Amino acid sequence: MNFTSGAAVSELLSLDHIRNQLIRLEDTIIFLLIERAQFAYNKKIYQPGAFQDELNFSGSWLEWFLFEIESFHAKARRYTSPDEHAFTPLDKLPQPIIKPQSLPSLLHQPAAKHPSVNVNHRILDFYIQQIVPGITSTTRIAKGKAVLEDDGNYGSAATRDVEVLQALSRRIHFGMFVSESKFLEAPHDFIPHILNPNPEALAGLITKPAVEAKLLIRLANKARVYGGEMDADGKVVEVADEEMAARGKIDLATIVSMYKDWVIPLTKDVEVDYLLHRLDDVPQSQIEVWMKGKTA
Ligand SMILES: C=C(O[C@@H]1C=C(C(=O)O)C=C[C@H]1O)C(=O)O
Repeated sequence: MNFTSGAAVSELLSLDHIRNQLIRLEDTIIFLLIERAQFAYNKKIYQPGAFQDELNFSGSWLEWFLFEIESFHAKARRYTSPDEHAFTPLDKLPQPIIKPQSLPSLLHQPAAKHPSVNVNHRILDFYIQQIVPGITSTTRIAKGKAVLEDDGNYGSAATRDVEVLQALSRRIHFGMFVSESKFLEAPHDFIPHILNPNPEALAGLITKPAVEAKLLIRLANKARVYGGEMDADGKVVEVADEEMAARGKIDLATIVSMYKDWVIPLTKDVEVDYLLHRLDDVPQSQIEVWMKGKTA
């Protein structure tokens, strides 16, 4: 997110505006998961070396897809933007073939670019270990028989995986904008726990249980509606949640637990890690101004 939208910084960094973008990303992620769920688990594409002979690449089929796609995006300067994070280590990607955009970022660059803020390796792990098996699970019994474990659609499945991973990465790293917004709203609350690093105290300041609770209810309702079926006449086909999973469109439990157990906790880790580096390269004079602004 940068100044191209022309909106004022105060609007772009308002918590409501940022939260609305997070809500919008729920739709994107649910629909992309529905697309991935149309293919079998295809476990082989996540196994490092399973295509060693064909690819001459030591990683997995999916990691090869990520490398090739992110190499193209890197040439188009995608990763010069502080809010874009690659899954492939940057030193393995080509340099941009056009100059980085000269637009000022809404984020504090030293914090946004700090390696600890990039959690893509953790996103890839939970996605492969927990999410893909969940949404393509053989417990979805379609017409009385276990669904296929491997349908050979390795290219389609990996293409969908990359789309989901990039959407999850964008959503989770949006935590940087949330933190910048919360920090600028009350810098004096955060500064003592940054100068004397206290991740637990920072986590307590950024955590909003009511927002999280509403999100999980909204997410289940969205997944139920988006994963629903209509007959040829456009009439909604009412099915129980369990039946929906069996029909193979999407598994509601997996989507809700993904946010509860992974997306929200990782977003908060990004928020805290960003805050821990929010004062990097900030002059002492500015810190004093922020602390003076403290309400009596
Ligand atoms: C994103 C925010 O920060 C935290 C993370 C949330 C999430 O990942 O959905 C929701 C509320 C907060 O606990 C926020 O305050 O909106």
